[in-house]
Amino acid sequence: MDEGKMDENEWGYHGEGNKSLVVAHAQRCVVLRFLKFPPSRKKTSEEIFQHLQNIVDFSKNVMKEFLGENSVHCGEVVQLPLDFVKQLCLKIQSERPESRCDKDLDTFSGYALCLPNLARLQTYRFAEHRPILCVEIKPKCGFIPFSGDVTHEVKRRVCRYCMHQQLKVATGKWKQISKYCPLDLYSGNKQRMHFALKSLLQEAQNNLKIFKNGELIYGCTDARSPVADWNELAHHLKPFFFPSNGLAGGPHCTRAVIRELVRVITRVLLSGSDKGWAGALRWGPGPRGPRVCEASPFGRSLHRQGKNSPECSGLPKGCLLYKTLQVQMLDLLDIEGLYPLYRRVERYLEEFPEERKTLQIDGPYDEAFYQKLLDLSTEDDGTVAFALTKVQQYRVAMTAKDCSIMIALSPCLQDSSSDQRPVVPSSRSRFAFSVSVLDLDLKPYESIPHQYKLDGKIVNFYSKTVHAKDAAVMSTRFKESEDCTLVLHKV
Ligand SMILES: O=P(O)(O)O[C@@H]1[C@@H](OP(=O)(O)O)[C@H](OP(=O)(O)O)[C@H](O)[C@H](OP(=O)(O)O)[C@H]1OP(=O)(O)O
Ligand SMILES: Nc1ncnc2c1ncn2[C@@H]1O[C@H](COP(=O)(O)OP(=O)(O)OP(=O)(O)O)[C@@H](O)[C@H]1O
Repeated sequence: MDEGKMDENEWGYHGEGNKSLVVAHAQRCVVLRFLKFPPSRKKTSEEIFQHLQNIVDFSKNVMKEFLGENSVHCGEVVQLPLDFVKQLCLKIQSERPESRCDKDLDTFSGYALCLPNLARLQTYRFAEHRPILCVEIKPKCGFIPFSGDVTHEVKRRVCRYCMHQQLKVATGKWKQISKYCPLDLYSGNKQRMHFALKSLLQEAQNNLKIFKNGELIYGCTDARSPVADWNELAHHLKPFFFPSNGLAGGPHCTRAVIRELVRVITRVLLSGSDKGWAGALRWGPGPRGPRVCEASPFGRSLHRQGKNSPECSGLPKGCLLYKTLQVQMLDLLDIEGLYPLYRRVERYLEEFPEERKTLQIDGPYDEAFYQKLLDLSTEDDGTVAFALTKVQQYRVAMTAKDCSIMIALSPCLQDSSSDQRPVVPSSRSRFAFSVSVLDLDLKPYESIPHQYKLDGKIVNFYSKTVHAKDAAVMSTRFKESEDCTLVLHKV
């Protein structure tokens, strides 16, 4: 990229999250990722450069090691002309969802990250003329905490995502409770994975997006987004999955197309891209949480059938979901066990503030930082070193709980035998695919107290809501039995 000759007309709005905004180049397979900040919070250019450089270093030295060479794209920090950034910011403003406009794109520093556009097949630098379908999934936390420090009993039965749903709907973030449960997606069991993916397609929230040729065709930006339309989605997808047959439209066609999509995505998610992956994290035989969440409709139906520990095929070790889950499980103690350790580090830093640098709280995220993450012991010897290791592991785990997986699919040409990329078959076609991870920004040390409070809030709200629902069911039953008594009296 020639940073000297930048033209805002060659770039278009692509998407954004809570902390960054992404624009894509119209022809080339690259994106620019800018940081966003609340209007009042100004950072210096030097701070922004360092923040971005930390993101690159963390991806390179930590996440690439954990998740594999092929799935992590570190990108590079680029310096852009301020005029270009300002014009770009004006150009894209009208396309931004209202709910994201509480933060402004950084137009002050001129720094951004330049990354491959993962909504296109990443092996190609220039846009191909082949159609490309890309599915982005934010799977969230795939396990139930197994830490002995957990005090809320409900946390041992219901996963955080499912509990959080109640709070999100009550606060108006989303309109309805999703049937998606991360434990189903991470189960490795095809039936459960199909259920999880269909649930995401029904209620995408911020966990699913679909792009066609780099354009968003499915997914919602906030609770005000229009209702998902499967017929429209099927219309977009039909040429990919049923290229040459005249499958008529209508509900039958829609179902067939969605079924194919779900099957292909499941296959890709179960494929192991890095062969012979040994895994940097060597877990002992210690306890692991339950494999089914009680709030998942799938889990509930297993429960009704008396199958409390379902037959679990498990995830293949080389696949990206498996590796992501391993990194998530670096949250060994749960926030309840971690918070006192964070307080220990805090007390130490209050006494020796100059030590913050030596402890690598704000980087550098180098090889030494990575090596310390591999210590999985949970025996607290009372030291600051132990507390710090657990704190850093927790931050990495939280990052893996919030990252997204991008699956890019491109139909294989008839003569594509020389193609080096992995291929996934569907019933009427074949796709070359790539799987990548994005949003691997290490969660800040400062967010730990927030996590602690939020955890309590989610659990209390869930317990209260479920308790209220149970009470309502009980009272209905009581009324029914009263009615019944009346009937009996009458007789
Ligand atoms: O806490 P959670 O589970 O709600 O996750 C937050 C996400 O909400 P979600 O649950 O996916 O709707 C949230 O996503 P949205 O902005 O709601 O789309 C962010 O990803 C946030 O991360 P950060 O503070 O921007 O680094 C995420 O915060 P972290 O907890 O990962 O820091
Ligand atoms: N390299 C990339 N290629 C294609 N699209 C991307 C890329 N990076 C990000 N995106 C798109 O931009 C969106 C926002 O990016 P990202 O998730 O990194 O934002 P964020 O603000 O850090 O997220 P969060 O809300 O989780 O903090 C993504 O959901 C994805 O659709």
